[in-house]
Amino acid sequence: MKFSDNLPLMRGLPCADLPTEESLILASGSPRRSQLLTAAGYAFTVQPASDEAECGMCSRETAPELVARYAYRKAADVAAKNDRGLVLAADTVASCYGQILGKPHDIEHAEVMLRQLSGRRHDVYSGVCVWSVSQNRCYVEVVRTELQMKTLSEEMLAHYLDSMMWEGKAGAFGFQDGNDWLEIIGGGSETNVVGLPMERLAEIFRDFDLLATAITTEKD
Ligand SMILES: Cc1cn([C@H]2C[C@H](O)[C@@H](COP(=O)(O)OP(=O)(O)OP(=O)(O)O)O2)c(=O)[nH]c1=O
Repeated sequence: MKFSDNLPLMRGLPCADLPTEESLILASGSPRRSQLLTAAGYAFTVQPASDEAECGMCSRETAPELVARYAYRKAADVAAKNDRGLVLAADTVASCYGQILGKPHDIEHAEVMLRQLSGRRHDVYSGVCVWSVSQNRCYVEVVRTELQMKTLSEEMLAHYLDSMMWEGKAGAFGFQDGNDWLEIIGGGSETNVVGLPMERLAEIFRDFDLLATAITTEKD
């Protein structure tokens, strides 16, 4: 999936100075996150976290707790492999009436998710972790965006499922896919839905010295 430069969410993204002299490392294989950082003007390298960083579901965990934990684990995984670097990791899920919707396993799973979201309000949560390897300090935050999805006709559903655009996207739908199916409620962040809350990220970089805390033990 390629973003169109014409999509409003890719224009005018804020870019802040980094809080340390370290180079920025994006601990993510998500093409959306790379595109957002590039569009904002950040220089960075990509080192996706290993798959094990994103495993282990806890049945009582809420969506914000889950994305915070996964963002932390992905950052920790990549930080452990580097002597220096400002590591940025994130995790995104949709949440609808208490049910957490991650990336669909296959087309049947995508269909179940889309039928669940059709006509409903839901939230997208992105957890973000910024980790300074040289300072051994990090900061984790979760950003929520509330959305309303249109009621999908059978034809809309079948067409989108056939397009395979749902692949690798939490909740089986891409806000950026240009279908006009989703409306953001209350002025929340569009880029947060696509995987990185760029407005808040710039503030986190700016205020990192105040926000970050020392890393002591690995959070499970
Ligand atoms: C809700 C939504 C999610 N997404 C994407 C962002 C993320 O790439 C993906 C959620 O999966 P994640 O597990 O957050 O990220 P990832 O597996 O793509 O990459 P990594 O773990 O290496 O960081 O869903 C969209 O592209 N559009 C959307 O509207």
